[in-house]
Amino acid sequence: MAIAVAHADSATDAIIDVRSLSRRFTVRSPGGRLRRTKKTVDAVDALTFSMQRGAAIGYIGANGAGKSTTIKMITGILVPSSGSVVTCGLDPVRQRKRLARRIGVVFGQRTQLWWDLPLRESYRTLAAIHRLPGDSWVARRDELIDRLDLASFVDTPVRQLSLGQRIRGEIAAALLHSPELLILDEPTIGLDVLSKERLRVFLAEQRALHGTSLLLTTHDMDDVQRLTERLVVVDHGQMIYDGDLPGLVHRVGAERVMVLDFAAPTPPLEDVPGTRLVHSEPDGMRQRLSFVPGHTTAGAVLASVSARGEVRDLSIEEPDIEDVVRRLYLSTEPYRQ
Ligand SMILES: Nc1ncnc2c1ncn2[C@@H]1O[C@H](COP(=O)(O)OP(=O)(O)OP(=O)(O)O)[C@@H](O)[C@H]1O
Repeated sequence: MAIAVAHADSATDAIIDVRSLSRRFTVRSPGGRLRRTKKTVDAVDALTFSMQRGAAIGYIGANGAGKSTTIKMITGILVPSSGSVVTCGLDPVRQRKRLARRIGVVFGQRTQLWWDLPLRESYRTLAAIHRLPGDSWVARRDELIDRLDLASFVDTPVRQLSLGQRIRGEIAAALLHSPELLILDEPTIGLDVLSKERLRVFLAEQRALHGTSLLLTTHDMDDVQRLTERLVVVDHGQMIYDGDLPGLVHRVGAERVMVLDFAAPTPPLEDVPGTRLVHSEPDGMRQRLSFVPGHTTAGAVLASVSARGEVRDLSIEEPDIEDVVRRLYLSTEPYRQ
């Protein structure tokens, strides 16, 4: 059973405080009528983390890692099997209605809008549900229509909107009551590159303007890089990383690549300490060396290279984050039972 207590001390400034949170599902596996067996799945397994007010966290994990289940417990849709969760200082299950007025939630693949109503009507209804006084919310609605570029379809029934239009409409709906905390579950899924980019710009701007805390689950690492400063990575319901992106890159030992342009043909740089030659053009004018930050530094590599030829230009390619997260999963694999 969920233990709902207001956590003291460190939680004072926390907008989300999760302690030893677990959720177990019992699934009946199909078989013959007599052979049907029960299996338990620990969708979330003793998860502990705290999110400070105003922070932005990317909540990452493979399919089935437990992200949506966590969010459902944070928002009060699902009762924990054990442990506790406090969101905006409230017990999400027992105080779900109060909590709904303080958070905004968008599930990319589900809608909170009324299918047959235009967005404008949905917003009017939501303002009534949230009991936003008088016309106080109208300026906010108009700001959202403007910033999310909704004007051309705000009077069209939701069922006629494209996915990108609907998601923008959903995000406006989630922000209409100016929540302290915005929770987005895969908000950019299925959006084209331009729509994704616009949405990221909007979300970053809202955070800067209103100080909204942001919890984001996504498979899109560009979202994480652009919108969050902290990553919580889960695997099989357990936390496997909590920290920033450079820390994660360091932990998995991901490689960076130094691209060097020389002023004159240079022999292949095959023996620079702490590096591996990835590629050299036939004349050696451009060469690519990979190195692991932590084993050596860009400065040390450059010093060694400069002794062998005049470097005209250089750039460093950062590791691909998808690859970094994949490495993290592989590195934790042997420790799971
Ligand atoms: N209602 C349920 N009944 C039984 N099992 C469930 C239920 N909801 C989730 N699960 C199981 O719990 C585990 C975690 O699921 P969850 O949806 O939280 O993962 P996720 O990280 O959000 O995945 P995705 O990225 O695919 O959305 C999975 O093994 C899933 O099958």
